[in-house]
Amino acid sequence: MKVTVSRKAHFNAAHRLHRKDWTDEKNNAVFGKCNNANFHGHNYELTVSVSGAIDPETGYVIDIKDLADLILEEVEKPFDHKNLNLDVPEFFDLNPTAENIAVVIWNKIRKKIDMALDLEVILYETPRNFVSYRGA
Ligand SMILES: Nc1nc2c(c(=O)[nH]1)N=C([C@H](O)[C@H](O)COP(=O)(O)OP(=O)(O)OP(=O)(O)O)CN2
Ligand SMILES: [Zn+2]
Repeated sequence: MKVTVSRKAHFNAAHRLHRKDWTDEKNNAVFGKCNNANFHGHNYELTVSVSGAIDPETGYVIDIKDLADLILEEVEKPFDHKNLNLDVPEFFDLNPTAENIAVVIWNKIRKKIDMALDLEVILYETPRNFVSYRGA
């Protein structure tokens, strides 16, 4: 029996969709207003879900306090009120699309939780645009 435990989090960050190996013309043609050289921002809403068996002693799949602390350390502290392109090393050479941000977050959290647990990340970039990732 698998049960899913979820924790929501929030971070505010600036970004620019841009490839350093493309010309300005190509970046503008592909990414449009999201390629604005002066960046733009989003209020990202994150849901991290962990699925697995309930521990018969604690009644937990995972202690939500532990999950909250993990999200704080791995996502909120390094991403909140940052410029993803300029401040966050994972995006120095990786375009900070919602897809790539979700995969980066998944990889960071995956390393810190029991491999017996399944992990899913859902990231809202805007109230209408969101992506999800559950591993390859
Ligand atoms: N597949 C993706 N497409 C787009 C991404 C992305 O991460 N993955 N990102 C963007 C831009 O970051 C852009 O800032 C998104 O904002 P916008 O197009 O303004 O989206 P809104 O929901 O605010 O606007 P609508 O009113 O819904 O058009 C673009 N594409
Ligand atoms: Zn954007």
